[in-house]
Amino acid sequence: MATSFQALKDARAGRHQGKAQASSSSSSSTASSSVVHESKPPAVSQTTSPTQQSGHTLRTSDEAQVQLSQTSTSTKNDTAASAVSDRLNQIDLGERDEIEALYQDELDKWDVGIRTIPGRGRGLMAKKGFKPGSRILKTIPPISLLSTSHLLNTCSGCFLTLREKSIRLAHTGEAHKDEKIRLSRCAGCKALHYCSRECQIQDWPNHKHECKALQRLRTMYFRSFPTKKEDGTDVEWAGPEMVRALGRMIWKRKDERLKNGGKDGDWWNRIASMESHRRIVSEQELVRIGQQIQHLRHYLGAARPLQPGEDVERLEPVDLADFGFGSVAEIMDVASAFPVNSFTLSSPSLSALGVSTSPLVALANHSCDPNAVVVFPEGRDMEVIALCDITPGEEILTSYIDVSTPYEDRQAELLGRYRFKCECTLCEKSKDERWIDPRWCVSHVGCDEKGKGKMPGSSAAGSTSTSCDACGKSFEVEMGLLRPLLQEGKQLLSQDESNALERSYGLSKLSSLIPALQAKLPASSEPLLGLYRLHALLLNPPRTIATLNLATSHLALASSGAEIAYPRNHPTPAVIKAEWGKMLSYDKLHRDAALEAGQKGDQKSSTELNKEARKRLEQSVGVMSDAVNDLRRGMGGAGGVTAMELEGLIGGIQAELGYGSKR
Ligand SMILES: C[S@@+](CC[C@H](N)C(=O)[O-])C[C@H]1O[C@@H](n2cnc3c(N)ncnc32)[C@H](O)[C@@H]1O
Repeated sequence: MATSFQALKDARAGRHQGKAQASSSSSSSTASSSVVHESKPPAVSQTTSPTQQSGHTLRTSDEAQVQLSQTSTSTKNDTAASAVSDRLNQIDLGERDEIEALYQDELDKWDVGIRTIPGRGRGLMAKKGFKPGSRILKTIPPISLLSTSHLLNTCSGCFLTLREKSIRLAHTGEAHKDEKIRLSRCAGCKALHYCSRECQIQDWPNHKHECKALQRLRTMYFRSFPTKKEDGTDVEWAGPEMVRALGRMIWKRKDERLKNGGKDGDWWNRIASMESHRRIVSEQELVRIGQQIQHLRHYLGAARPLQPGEDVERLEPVDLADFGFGSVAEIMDVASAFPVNSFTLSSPSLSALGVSTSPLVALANHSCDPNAVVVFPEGRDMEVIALCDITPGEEILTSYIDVSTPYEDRQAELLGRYRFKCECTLCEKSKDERWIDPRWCVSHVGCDEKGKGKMPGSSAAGSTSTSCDACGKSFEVEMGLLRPLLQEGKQLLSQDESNALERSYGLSKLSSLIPALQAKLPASSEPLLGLYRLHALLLNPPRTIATLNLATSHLALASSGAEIAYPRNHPTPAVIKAEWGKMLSYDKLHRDAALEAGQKGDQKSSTELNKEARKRLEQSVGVMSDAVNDLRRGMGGAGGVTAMELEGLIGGIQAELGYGSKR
């Protein structure tokens, strides 16, 4: 079955992992003619700077359906969790030992073990004690790639922007004085970019087949849409990251089998060992996975050389048997394991860049009150960092979701995507009727002790009574007024998360929404915490002293709210503190205004403005120094590229302020 270009589907990445598309088929078709060869990567050519990308997305085909009834199990969400838990309880010690053997070297190196935990399957266990900020594990994920929106401005080898790379090189002393690093694009696919030849060479074994597939997709795209400009600024045609990630995995499996006399090797066995919930997902979900696999088959087909007379605009899907798949169930397992076991590839400042898979790190189970965190402090390498004291024998628990969100939202996300009901300490506490969650609560306006009350339930209407946790008095919450504000705030945050928030629209909405919510919620509560930060980022760079002050105060509030809403030592509050410190260090507006006042002969205002600028700079040094310390705990080591950047800024400001040495 062939499909035209428009028949390929787009998808978005999730928070913890990609929830993108591939597709499947039980039907076989033409044999793959793709050949594995150890060719060299194509030259890279310097790129133009990225500009706004096309909003065009690739569409799916109705024909991309598969017969799945033989494998489907009708499952409702409420029974899904216990079904998973039953399955996980069946994982026996033999299976665990096999997995342990696959990772023996890494496990020994890092003093980490694998154990089976009732109701959770396998999990990672500390073999020695870890202190907050210490590295539990560091690994190069077998698969990491950027989402299309980052392909133009981030290196596909080290996953740093040019700015981040320069900061890192300057910090490590590797920067060459006269050598300016630049982002150059792969001359083959014209989609991926690299900041150095080393980054490109290192990525080439993973990119070589993909490069051919992307070249074909690119040709198809510009033929299908002749009005689109081929100026290198539109790479939407590269498609969803889950398809690209599965493509990389499957090509690598084929390469490994070719080298291994037709048998799978350890690389693939690790991928195949990831927990899949294929047997217990709903029929609807199975159909979705089936569509993804169908998409994937066409994508893999795009890497094959064109045969004489073959139409470049029609893709023939591959037969997955040529890649070692013996059954539909096997590819369905891999495709359904992917979203459960992959991570958001994040920048050193924790913004989502793409998707990353490490079957070893994926063995860690979840807690909303985790004792460890997964980060990419310097780009490519995935690190697991201890957030608190971990004792030998203790399970290493990371969080799969944003733990600053309310209980109901966390449970829904965990059940929907990961198929379990979380019973961690925070979730158990959240079930206690008397406990007031700072992530989802209302302020007791007028309370001298600044107390808070429980957020009324979703069915509450009109004026609802709640009691203050500080003074104990009851107070009324007008849900008719509050609910629409909460909904609007959540909607803006989700639009921002999916890159669908237009700046001027966001700014105009937030200018009235934030004051309205501020009067009713503390900074730690959803959605205000996220909105403070969003507003400050949209206001950046501030054009007036008033907007600078607003952005600074919002970041200060977001920073204090995040300290409450996130677990101790978590890197997110540290990153927000870094943003606050950097906003404080922005002294241009005050300096310009001081100069202008001086030129007009208003010496008093000029002196005041200069004094204010200095005060802000002094405060910024304090805030940024704190952020560096927090980053060292949340990101481990030196705190990653974000801490390196802050250290550079602190040094510069201290010199400007005339301080002798760094604090
Ligand atoms: C990334 S895997 C973690 C490793 C997995 N336990 C295994 O054996 O491969 C995620 C899956 O583990 C299980 N899991 C993780 N954390 C859990 C928890 N706190 N409670 C119950 N199940 C959990 C769920 O089935 C989830 O979909």
